[in-house]
Amino acid sequence: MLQAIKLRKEYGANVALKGLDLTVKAGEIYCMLGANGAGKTTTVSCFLNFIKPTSGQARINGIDVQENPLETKKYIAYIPENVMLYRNMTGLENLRYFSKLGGHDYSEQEYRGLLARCGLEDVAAGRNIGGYSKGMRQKVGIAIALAKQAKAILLDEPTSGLDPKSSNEFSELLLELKASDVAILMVTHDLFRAKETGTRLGIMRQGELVREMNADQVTHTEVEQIYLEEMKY
Ligand SMILES: Nc1ncnc2c1ncn2[C@@H]1O[C@H](COP(=O)(O)OP(=O)(O)OP(=O)(O)O)[C@@H](O)[C@H]1O
Repeated sequence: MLQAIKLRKEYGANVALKGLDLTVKAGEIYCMLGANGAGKTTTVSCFLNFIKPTSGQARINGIDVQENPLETKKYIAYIPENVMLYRNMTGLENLRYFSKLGGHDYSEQEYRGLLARCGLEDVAAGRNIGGYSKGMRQKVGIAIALAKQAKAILLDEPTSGLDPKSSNEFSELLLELKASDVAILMVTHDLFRAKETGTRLGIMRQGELVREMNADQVTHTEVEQIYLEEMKY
């Protein structure tokens, strides 16, 4: 479970987060929407311990990230817009390397199985990352999260720049993770995908969560209308 409690981040006079309260339960895909500069990446960065909040807490599985950064790192996986992998290593080698780094090791067959589960063709798994498309790198990123047996996954605009088919495949993968009781927080500008894949949607504006809704209780058109309505202020 991911939990932000009165999370606040100030950059001098600029307040990026104004006391955010947010909960993402296991088996939930929470899609965080909002204009540029609304505080979405700041939120994710607090959970990852990339930045220190001015006040408040970011908790993973009930544990404070600031107080126990090493412990909380064990439970989370992070998928940024561009998954960083070693270009001169194959997909399989990257997966093995990052899994071991996270304290897990598997047989070659199991690694191949994980990549296949994430939709990466076996022949591609043996090729260097340097020749991979963005979508293929995202698949390896998810495989790394699976191998780590992450309890929570943070994603920052993971589908930006993916073609519609790859984006759809990526959403299918997230739904699979959701089914295995992972708590997922995804920052996205893609309202359509958010409604398709998310269980809950939250709209951020100027450091505040101004609206939350259950994805199954709104239509695509309503999501867009509500979003645009909130952006007027
Ligand atoms: N290192 C920094 N120093 C100063 N201000 C910062 C820093 N990082 C972020 N900010 C400010 O904090 C606010 C929130 O930024 P953040 O990156 O969280 O927004 P975002 O919602 O993720 O936007 P985007 O959709 O563009 O990624 C912005 O006003 C931004 O300028």
